[in-house]
Amino acid sequence: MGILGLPNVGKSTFFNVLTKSEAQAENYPFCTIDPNESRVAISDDRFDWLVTHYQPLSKVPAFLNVVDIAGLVKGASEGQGLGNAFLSHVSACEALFHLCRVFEDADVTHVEGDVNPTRDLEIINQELRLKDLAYLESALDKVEKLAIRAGDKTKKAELDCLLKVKHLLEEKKFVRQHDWNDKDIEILNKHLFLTGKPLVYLVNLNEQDYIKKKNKWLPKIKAWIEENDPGAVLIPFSGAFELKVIEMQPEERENYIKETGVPSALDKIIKTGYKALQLEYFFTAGKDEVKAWTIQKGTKAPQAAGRIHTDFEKGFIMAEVMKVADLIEAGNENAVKAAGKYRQQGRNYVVEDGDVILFKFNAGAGLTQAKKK
Ligand SMILES: Nc1ncnc2c1ncn2[C@@H]1O[C@H](COP(=O)(O)OP(=O)(O)OP(=O)(O)O)[C@@H](O)[C@H]1O
Ligand SMILES: [Mg+2]
Repeated sequence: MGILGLPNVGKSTFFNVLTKSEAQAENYPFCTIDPNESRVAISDDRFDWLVTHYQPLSKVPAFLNVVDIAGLVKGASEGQGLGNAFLSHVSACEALFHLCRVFEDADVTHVEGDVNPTRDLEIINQELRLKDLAYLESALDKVEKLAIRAGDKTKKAELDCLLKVKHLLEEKKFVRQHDWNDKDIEILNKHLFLTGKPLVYLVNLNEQDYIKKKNKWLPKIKAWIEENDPGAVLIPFSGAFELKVIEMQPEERENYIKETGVPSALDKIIKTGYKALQLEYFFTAGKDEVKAWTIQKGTKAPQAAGRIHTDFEKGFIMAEVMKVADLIEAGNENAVKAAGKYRQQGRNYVVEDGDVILFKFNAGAGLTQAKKK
């Protein structure tokens, strides 16, 4: 997920607290991919339970990759600021955190002169929309040539779909707002519309307002989202609060959180981002390793097995599945089996979030194929 917003709204602060919280929580390898990209572990009580239960040699949770992007300014779609380079960074992300600034601080310059988050939301969204419209113009031109002039009938559906996109954007809507059918989605996936990406709004408050959960802008931002991006998720947080607690010793942090009665928002933000991407995970668990494997929602058992190894998918026989909740409730695998809740599933089984899976596969299939080659 990329972090999107105007300059000086707190994007890097947010990125840095995520990275620091990560570095503190667990020493997982490869967390910092480069100075602007981090892998953030997704905290999960069920994963922690598995680790305590199996005492594995290695433990690998699910991760969300987060990218800090330079601030976008008005006119970026026409090359202002970092302009097109910036927008290509946005384009490379699968989903976005759109961060807007509510905190006041005369020492932190606001590019637009004053704090006004709904105006800022408009600016950023307008740039994304303009960029999509510019892209659309050239895409439409190509498809139109093929569909109409060259008479390529297979391009008709694509042309119709792109015309629908044009209509949406001209109505000041976003590509993600339309209820697309599967065929359209397949077409849209070939194009990289910025306003088609899942997006979560983050509102950066000063510390006091975050603790009190009150600020005059909050209802206005909510109303803006309801009107312009209905159904989108908004999460208030405070870069200053997060920065303060991350620098405390664990005991001091616990006391401070108890005292203010407000927890860090990072956990919720990360989980919401993961969900926005339509991702979920299943577990493999044993003495060697407890690991969370990220899959797209709706993935079937053989393809889930393929996440572990291509041979698992090629030689897939079946999946032995128990629900992690059942395992936690029963206490151990044998008790789950005794309760009749350890199930054998075939290739049409759709894996669910929190499944603990043991794949059975035919190693020979992979080997014979390799030999034939
Ligand atoms: N909630 C907050 N309350 C007060 N100050 C904050 C808050 N969040 C961030 N700041 C301060 O705002 C300044 C700008 O933050 P930051 O560098 O994270 O912005 P940015 O969005 O990454 O900017 P750029 O687009 O230029 O990279 C920093 O001095 C930071 O400490
Ligand atoms: Mg920055």
